Amino acid sequence: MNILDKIVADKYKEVNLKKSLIPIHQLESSVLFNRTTFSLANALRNSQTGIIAEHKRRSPSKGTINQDTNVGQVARGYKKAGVCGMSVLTDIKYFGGSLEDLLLARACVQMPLLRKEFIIDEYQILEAKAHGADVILLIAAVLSKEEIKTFSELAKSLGLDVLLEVHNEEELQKSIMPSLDMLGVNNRNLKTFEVSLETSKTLSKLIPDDFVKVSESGISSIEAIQDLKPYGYQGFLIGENFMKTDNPGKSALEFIQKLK
Ligand SMILES: O=C(O)c1ccccc1NCC(=O)[C@H](O)[C@H](O)COP(=O)(O)O
Repeated sequence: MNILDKIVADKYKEVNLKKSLIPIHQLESSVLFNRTTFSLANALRNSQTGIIAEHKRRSPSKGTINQDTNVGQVARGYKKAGVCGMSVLTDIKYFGGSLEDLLLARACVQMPLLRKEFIIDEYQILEAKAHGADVILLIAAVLSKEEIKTFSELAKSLGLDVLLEVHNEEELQKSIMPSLDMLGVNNRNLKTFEVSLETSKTLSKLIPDDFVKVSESGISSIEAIQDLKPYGYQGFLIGENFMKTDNPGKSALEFIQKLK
């Protein structure tokens, strides 16, 4: 069983419990459910830098990264730095995140917010909208083609952007469909935790131009971004590199200034 299998097994239990505690009509009647959303895909298309900055307290590969964060401060810092959007991890057990983090970020900034979660049920998409997300992540490794279609179509009907994440060619081939906005290539091998930007480079030519290409994980230098741009990447998801510092917003600002 790899780490993704473990996370997903726990996620089924968590979602079933939540469904029994908070009914769908409650999510749908929340104030945040009925609002206009921000498009991350459009922000990336119109950006020269393409940074999506993540709020990440800990991870299976790195352990604790930054346990003392104030998500509101981080969100404001990222916004001030000029990022295109913010990714907020909402998984508690493996990443130390929560839906409250998403709510707090939403209360503090007007910019695209990605709910970074292991989505295995439509319920989590409604939950994302009700807690302030503008974008959802779908991970091809844990979903069938039919699930990707149903989930992405539901998200689009709610005005949410969809970022579909792949790790290899097989996942990519089964996933390409019009209800996606962005295709993300994760550079982290979830069996070994090794990170290689070669994954993004290799898969880039298989991604049709209709989708915004996003490179995810293990990006920590300006050179990495300059290296990836010629392959058509317009989005760069960065977590640890900013979150390991005392001031993630300042760190993102310095990074973006160097990119310009
Ligand atoms: O980060 C992990 O260890 C991890 C393990 C298992 C599943 C997902 C994982 N990370 C989620 C992400 O996609 C990253 O947080 C994101 O791409 C940012 O990566 P990084 O810049 O390397 O922190």
